[in-house]
Amino acid sequence: MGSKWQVEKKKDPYYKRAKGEDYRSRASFKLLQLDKKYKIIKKGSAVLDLGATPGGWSQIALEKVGEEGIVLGVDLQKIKPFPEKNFHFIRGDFTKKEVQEKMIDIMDGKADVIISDASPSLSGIKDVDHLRSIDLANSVISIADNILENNGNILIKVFQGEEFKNLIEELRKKFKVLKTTKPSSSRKKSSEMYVIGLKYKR
Ligand SMILES: C[S@@+](CC[C@H](N)C(=O)[O-])C[C@H]1O[C@@H](n2cnc3c(N)ncnc32)[C@H](O)[C@@H]1O
Repeated sequence: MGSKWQVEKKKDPYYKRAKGEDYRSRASFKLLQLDKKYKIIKKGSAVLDLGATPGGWSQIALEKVGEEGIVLGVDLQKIKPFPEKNFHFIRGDFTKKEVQEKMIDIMDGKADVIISDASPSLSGIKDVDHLRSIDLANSVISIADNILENNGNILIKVFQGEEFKNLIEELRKKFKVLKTTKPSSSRKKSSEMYVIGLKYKR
């Protein structure tokens, strides 16, 4: 008999589908659902995937951008290599300046899309985890301010809490269109929300 989490995981339809359809994680379906609705990633785009491991979002991004685009994944943990030559990976902390410099170098200073499914290390205390998630989101925004192209798009996962509203207000000033949503593939009991900014105003 496995743990409660393992039992739940086996019953989860998205976990089963991810295995059956050869996706690296059930998170792939979240990006598929969000991209279908908001058209975040276009063919030929340069995509920066922050918090990329095990690679479910990068896998979808690679499908969307095709051979003319590039995808750069960044994560603290290593990732199983992709066969695609237009996939790059940095193992490191994207909040750190030296990692950001490497990102700029690989992306030639510009990204059309930034996606971040980064989760902080969880303390189990809701408010603390929320604030850690907000800190990560603020780092993503400052990276966007450096390299996101005019009219570029952003997708950030954030754990809800007191500071969520301020984050949204900040983003609303920077993007022509701002949406918050929770795709059906996101577990109901999770406090995660997805923030989509379309058409960055550089
Ligand atoms: C939920 S997982 C991402 C799943 C991924 N989107 C997928 O589809 O496979 C969150 C990831 O964020 C990474 N992460 C959290 N903080 C980070 C940081 N400061 N720099 C780089 N990666 C970070 C974690 O190591 C973890 O692998």
